[in-house]
Amino acid sequence: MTRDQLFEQIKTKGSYLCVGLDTDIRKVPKHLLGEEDPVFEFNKRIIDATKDYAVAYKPNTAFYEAMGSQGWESLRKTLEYIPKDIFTIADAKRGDIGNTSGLYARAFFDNMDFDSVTVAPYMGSDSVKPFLDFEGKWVILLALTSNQGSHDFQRCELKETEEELYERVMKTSMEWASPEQLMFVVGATRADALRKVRSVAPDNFLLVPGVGAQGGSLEEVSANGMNDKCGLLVNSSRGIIYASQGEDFAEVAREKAKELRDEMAVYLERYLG
Ligand SMILES: O=c1ccn([C@@H]2O[C@H](COP(=O)(O)O)[C@@H](O)[C@H]2O)c(=O)[nH]1
Repeated sequence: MTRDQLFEQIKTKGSYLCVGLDTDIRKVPKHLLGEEDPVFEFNKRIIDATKDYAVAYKPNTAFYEAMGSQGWESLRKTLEYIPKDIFTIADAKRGDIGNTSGLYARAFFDNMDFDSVTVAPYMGSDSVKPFLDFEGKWVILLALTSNQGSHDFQRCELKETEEELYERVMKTSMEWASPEQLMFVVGATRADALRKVRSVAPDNFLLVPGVGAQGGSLEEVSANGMNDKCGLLVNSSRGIIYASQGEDFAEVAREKAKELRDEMAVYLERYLG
């Protein structure tokens, strides 16, 4: 999917919501546990319930990898079930020496057909570039993450330029790929830094996790992070998929997704007109 196609989806749905499919078998409602593949059954119902309001789905692969080969199978079936006009993100946070990264890329782009994968920048250019060799596929590079530990390295100031490390990551990686192929992860809990992020990367889409369970503010993220093509995919996982753990989980997930979409529609109108 191209940047323009993504923006078209956002305008059509009045939404920049990414639903996180962080499906933990221990949290799947009891009435689904007798199904052959409870994780897929859960995801299927969540997708059916939220697809009118979501422009992206983001399974975090940890939740599937923890279940071994059955988990990978659930992930594959989930990916195939997501409607083709909805952007898909493998939140896998990969990155290794070049030949190994190439195989990670094949795993998510060839073996499975994800639109994008999250990549950790720590190992530098040769660890990221193999993911960029796949035409029509996106790299979503970790820039300023939502967790407390982001202060340990990402916010360290570099002596010679006085920029923070995450800014250097963004600026350097922008030499490797255009905004047609490169997005950045910026946590919703870092809304104070979003204006700086936008000044560094005015055109790149940002994947913003941390709204909902982590307490980030959608209003602040939207005010500080939107560009003229929206430029935001705001993720909520637990706040939607586990809003109820009863038999009504899908209905309640739909309500939560709709609430976020309705708020997003207001910001789209306010900032893009
Ligand atoms: O900085 C980051 C990068 C990734 N994540 C991931 O996003 C979701 C957030 O889930 P919630 O339940 O909405 O908190 C999860 O998969 C994280 O691993 C992040 O939170 N922050």
